Amino acid sequence: MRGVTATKMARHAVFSLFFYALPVLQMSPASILKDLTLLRREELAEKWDNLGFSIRPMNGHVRYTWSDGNWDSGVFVPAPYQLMHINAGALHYGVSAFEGMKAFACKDGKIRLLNPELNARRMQKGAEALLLLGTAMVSNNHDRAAPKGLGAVKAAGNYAADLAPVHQAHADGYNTTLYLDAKERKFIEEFSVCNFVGITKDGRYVTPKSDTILQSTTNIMLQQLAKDRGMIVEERPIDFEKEIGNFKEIGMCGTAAVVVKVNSISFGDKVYDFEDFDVISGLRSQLTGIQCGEEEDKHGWMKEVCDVVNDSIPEVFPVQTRSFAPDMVTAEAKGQVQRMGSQAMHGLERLLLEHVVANAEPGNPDSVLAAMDAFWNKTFQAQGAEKWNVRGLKIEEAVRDKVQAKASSGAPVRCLEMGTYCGYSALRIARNLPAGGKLLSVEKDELFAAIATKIIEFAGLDDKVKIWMGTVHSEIANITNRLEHEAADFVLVDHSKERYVPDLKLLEECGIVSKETAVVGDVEVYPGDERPPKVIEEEISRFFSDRAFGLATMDDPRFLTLTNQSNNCILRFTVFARCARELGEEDTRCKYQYYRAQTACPESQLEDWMEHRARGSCHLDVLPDRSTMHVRQ
Ligand SMILES: C[S@@+](CC[C@H](N)C(=O)[O-])C[C@H]1O[C@@H](n2cnc3c(N)ncnc32)[C@H](O)[C@@H]1O
Repeated sequence: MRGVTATKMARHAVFSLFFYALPVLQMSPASILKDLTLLRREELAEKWDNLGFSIRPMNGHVRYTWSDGNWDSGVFVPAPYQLMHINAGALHYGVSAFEGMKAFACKDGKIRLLNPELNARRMQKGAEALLLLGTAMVSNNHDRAAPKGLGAVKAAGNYAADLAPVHQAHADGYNTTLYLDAKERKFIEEFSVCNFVGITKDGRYVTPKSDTILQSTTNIMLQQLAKDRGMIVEERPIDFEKEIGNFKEIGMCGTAAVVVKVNSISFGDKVYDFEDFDVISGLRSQLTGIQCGEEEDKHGWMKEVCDVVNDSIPEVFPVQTRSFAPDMVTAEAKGQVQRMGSQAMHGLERLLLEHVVANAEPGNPDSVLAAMDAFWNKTFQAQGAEKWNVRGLKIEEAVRDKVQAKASSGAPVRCLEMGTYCGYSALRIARNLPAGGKLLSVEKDELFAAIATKIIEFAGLDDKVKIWMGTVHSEIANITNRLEHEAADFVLVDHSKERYVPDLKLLEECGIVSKETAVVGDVEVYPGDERPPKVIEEEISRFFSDRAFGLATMDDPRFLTLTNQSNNCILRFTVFARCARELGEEDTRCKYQYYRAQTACPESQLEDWMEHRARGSCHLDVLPDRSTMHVRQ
């Protein structure tokens, strides 16, 4: 069942419950009522008198699932959408049925359904006619399409009309049905869902002409090939009884099967046999030869789209990525990287490196930054691109001020960054540094550090930038050495918020941060910070309140912030839930999505959702696609 809409008549509200597909067949009215009570009745009651006839958005629908020969007891899905496979029979062949049922809000405060058994029975009958159950109730008295109807349209309903007859034919030992015209029951229409093609004993290609059959594109091409061979092609009404005996070959043709031999056609007690298939088979071979590029395509039917994808390359990462970042592989092999952190790399950052290598000009930092921007832009569907450019400009402005201030002294400009990630801000800093300028960037994630190193190398800035794997504490000796025991001119604080103050204090103690140092960072608190965000924010502002240097603020949309955290949490968990449904929770890609959710969601929330998943009552995987599109990778 899907979709619950409400309409109202006079004082009595009327719900139309639309049941698509089968569930009502085995659904008791009691269960329908039970589910209705989930629709926040008290809210509805308020609006009851104002309901009109139009379709109204509701807070969800009830979904029943058929498995192992039974319907389950149904679950309430808090979304008006249902995820449907692209190959759903309901879309292609119109294999769906629906019911409309009335519900009344009565004066005694109860909601009642009007004779739901009648709806259930009608639904059952409809379903049997469509053979949705796989049990056959078949009649030979079916017309495929009405004269002046939709028979010539590739409408899903035309396929549905054929379901019961073709099942009857199968039950009676035939492969398919042949329809005669609905008006006179005299002229050949078509086979089940295929065009009729016949070769007469005198070698003519004959196929029915009628307003009620869908012209098969395969038939059109076979006709052309027959004409090319000098055959007479006739597209005209074919009187079954008068002409069927004149055919020596019969085929049924359609896009999927091309054309298939028909051995015999039974009509009442009479059986017409067709032994030959040489001519049609020859036409078929020629057409399939053209499709595969083995036969000349004289009519230009084949249109080139693109090269065949080399499926020996893994779906997520092309093999060559390894050669660009061997350190990553080593890092992974050492097993020192957090397990999920390592898998996180399979999501975006490796792709970023690959994108840079494929699209940017080696040795050109501007081109590398442009490639990185393009990658993030595409990944985040242009959301926030402006913001992270503004952030980059602020960083560069602060660096240029320092470069200018030191220009006359000839002393090198020394920069320090905490939190390299993929090296984007490192590039923006370093491209402003004159000869002799240095940037040391500290990154605790080994794989990010490796990727950033490769990106910096690719941009040709490795003489100015050094990336150190570790934390300020672990690398403090390297930091002071690299900066020649002088204070840094510029420090970008862009790692973990909870480390801002302790690390800056240590840097102060070691003389790396002085009152001359420009400290830039953002005060947004990212999820994953152990302490409550407010406490961290207060700690940071207290720290800077009595310092000579301030903290420039930035908001980077590539990373989670408090303001967008809850949205990201739900979207990320939705992507995980979908992934788990399709590939299973253990699939690396799903684990990665779970990791992403972990970085965005409170633990208690995740536990709650996981519990629902275990009970089968979590419906985040059915949210509409558009709401999760921008977090997909
Ligand atoms: C916001 S990102 C850095 C973004 C980068 N500066 C840029 O603009 O492209 C934060 C990075 O800090 C790293 N990080 C977190 N805590 C850290 C720590 N204590 N020491 C060093 N790096 C850390 C994370 O692994 C992550 O890559």
